[in-house]
Amino acid sequence: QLGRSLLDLSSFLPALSRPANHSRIFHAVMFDAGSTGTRIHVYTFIQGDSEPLPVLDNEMFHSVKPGLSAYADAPEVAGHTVRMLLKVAKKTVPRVDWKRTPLVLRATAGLRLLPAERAQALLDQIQLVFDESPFFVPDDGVSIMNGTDEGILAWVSLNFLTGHLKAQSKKTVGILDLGGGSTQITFLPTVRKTIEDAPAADFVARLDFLNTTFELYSHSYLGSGIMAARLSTLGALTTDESEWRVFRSSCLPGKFRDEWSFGGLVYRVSGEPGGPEGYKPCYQEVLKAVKGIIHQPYQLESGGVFYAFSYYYDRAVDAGLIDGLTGGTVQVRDFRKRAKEVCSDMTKNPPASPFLCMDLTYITCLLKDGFGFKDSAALQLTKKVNNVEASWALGAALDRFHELKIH
Ligand SMILES: Nc1ccn([C@@H]2O[C@H](COP(=O)(O)OP(=O)(O)O)[C@@H](O)[C@H]2O)c(=O)n1
Repeated sequence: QLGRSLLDLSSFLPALSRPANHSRIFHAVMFDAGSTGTRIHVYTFIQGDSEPLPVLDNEMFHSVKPGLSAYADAPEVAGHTVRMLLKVAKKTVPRVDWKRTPLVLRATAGLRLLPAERAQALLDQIQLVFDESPFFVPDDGVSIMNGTDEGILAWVSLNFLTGHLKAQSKKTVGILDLGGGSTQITFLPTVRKTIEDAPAADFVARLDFLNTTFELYSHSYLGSGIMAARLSTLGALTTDESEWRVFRSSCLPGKFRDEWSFGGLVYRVSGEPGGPEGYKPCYQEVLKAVKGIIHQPYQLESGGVFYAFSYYYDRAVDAGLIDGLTGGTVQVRDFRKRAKEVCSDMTKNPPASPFLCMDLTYITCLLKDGFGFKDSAALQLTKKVNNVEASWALGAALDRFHELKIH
């Protein structure tokens, strides 16, 4: 399988991009249409003759906010967003290579949460923009990715970037991805019971890659991303009263009152004036978004560490737990301690964002009561590895050339 796809690839690439040593340069353009933003990744790979995996030479990355679902009522604007981002691809990929450079867009939780016909209208618009571009658009170029693939491909990305996919590497790393709409956990269990104990559907996936089959524990929880969790905490996830109601929470500063939007809807939110405020009542509120929803793996062990990115990273930066440029290791208890501090006197000591108490409490609750991490569990908070974004997008690009089989 692998041999064939490499062969296909080499016959696909003209002599022009073959330097003297016969390594081949190729590009892939991957769009990540997330619930809170749209991002373009332009990868440049170098494929050596004797190595099964290419080397990632460079990534160009650009992102815009909000996500495409904010344009559900105006799909042409979504198309325009993508057209603007495509300029990055045109600047990065040499003109002679445009025609054979694949252009792919995968949408995640934002579009999964929209009614199917509204999501399709957005995808149709993007398909039009892709079709008029000078790049190579594969048949399945524009689609909503399923949650399992999202988790697995992020696992492939992080293990590729950290050098754990090489044949001699016995260890792998687990991943924790916290998006706006969904959250993913994926790791290679070392104990058989973790696979046996997992719920029957959608928690175990097999990945065939480089002559190895990895049996992974992996799940994507739709509606458990940080923004969707804000909605459940506020009691605003399943209501049609969102137009006029004010949603209150003890996780927000007592006197705070504002409008907040997610997925194209606007919500009026406020603290509990004169009511309970702080970590304890807040924890009880966010627990509603976790209890009975998140499955605890039998053993949270991947033989290595867990890499945590996306909103885990952003909120750790906001909380002052890590440096925004370098990231670092944080224990679950650090999130809890900071959540307590931020929530304790929001009125006297207002946090930079009114949602910081809620978000940090949710992250603590998700890690502890949700996945069952110990207080002492250490997470490797990462935004980039060797200057490349920690995201499923790289795994999705590798998938195009190596036909990773996920089943
Ligand atoms: N390449 C990327 C993609 C997302 N992110 C972060 O991931 C979070 C949002 O995830 P998302 O909007 O894709 O959410 P979902 O639609 O996947 O639930 C934000 O914190 C982004 O800044 C990132 O840092 N780098």
